[in-house]
Amino acid sequence: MLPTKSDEIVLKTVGLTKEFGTFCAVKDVNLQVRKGDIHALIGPNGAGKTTCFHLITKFLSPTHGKILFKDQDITHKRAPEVARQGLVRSFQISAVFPEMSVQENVRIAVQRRREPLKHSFRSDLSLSTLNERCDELLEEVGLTGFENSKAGGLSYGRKRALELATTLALQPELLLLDEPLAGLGQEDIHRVAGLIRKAAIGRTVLMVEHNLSVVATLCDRITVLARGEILSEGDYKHVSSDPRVVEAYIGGGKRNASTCTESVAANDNLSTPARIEQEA
Ligand SMILES: Nc1ncnc2c1ncn2[C@@H]1O[C@H](COP(=O)(O)OP(=O)(O)OP(=O)(O)O)[C@@H](O)[C@H]1O
Repeated sequence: MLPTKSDEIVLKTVGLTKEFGTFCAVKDVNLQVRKGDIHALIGPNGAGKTTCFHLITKFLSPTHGKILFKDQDITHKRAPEVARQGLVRSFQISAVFPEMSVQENVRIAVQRRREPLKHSFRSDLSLSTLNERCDELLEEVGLTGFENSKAGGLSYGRKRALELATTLALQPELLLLDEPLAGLGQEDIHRVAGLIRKAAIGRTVLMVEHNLSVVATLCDRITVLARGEILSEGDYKHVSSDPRVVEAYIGGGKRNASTCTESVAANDNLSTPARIEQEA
């Protein structure tokens, strides 16, 4: 028998709202992310996904509303502080130093986690004590054998794997991924999706993703945003058969459930990549 999922909510937003001048990009969003789920935020162009993600990951401040992580109000905390509490956004530490080796990249991330404020320039000898943890992380993301390769010379898919390793080094409880499959070729998409599935074991993942066929197979729960508001929520079967979702994506009016599922699944990458400017 499959283990039943916990109903514990690890991340919650209450009335989350972001206005840019008179324009409301995210409006009264009440999101609940269950512990252990892979949860996707999807929606058509301009739906507010990236703004919502930037609010949760502290790259933007909300105009109204609250963000609760493990029941603690983190609305006004900064990204490094919430990262120490376990809410970690991939790529937030500028994960890949291209001139350094794969192992050096991961070692720096492990060291940051263990000793965030001191010993930034330790000798190679003492740093080598961290190698065991590095090896574990590299194995987890399938990069064993690439330890001495220059990070900048890796393929795009392997760079994503390396970025994931440096993020996992920070021991996230809630891992936040912003379009982790963007720009990848078909083969890498499946490889990186497999890595996300593996990384999600014992963790919670919240991701913004455009690739709906991967979302369909990877995610336990999906929140569909449209015009800054939650339009539909549930598993893929539920949201893809919701006529409002079909309408929002395709503008095609009412369709039956099977047509909707096919239409949505056939329209991977419906939106263009995010283009939000970060707040200072
Ligand atoms: N800094 C900003 N200033 C003004 N408007 C903004 C800003 N950032 C986003 N917006 C607007 O907010 C709305 C939501 O944008 P957002 O990028 O969050 O949507 P999205 O769902 O991620 O879209 P996409 O899939 O196209 O990336 C859009 O209309 C966008 O133009």
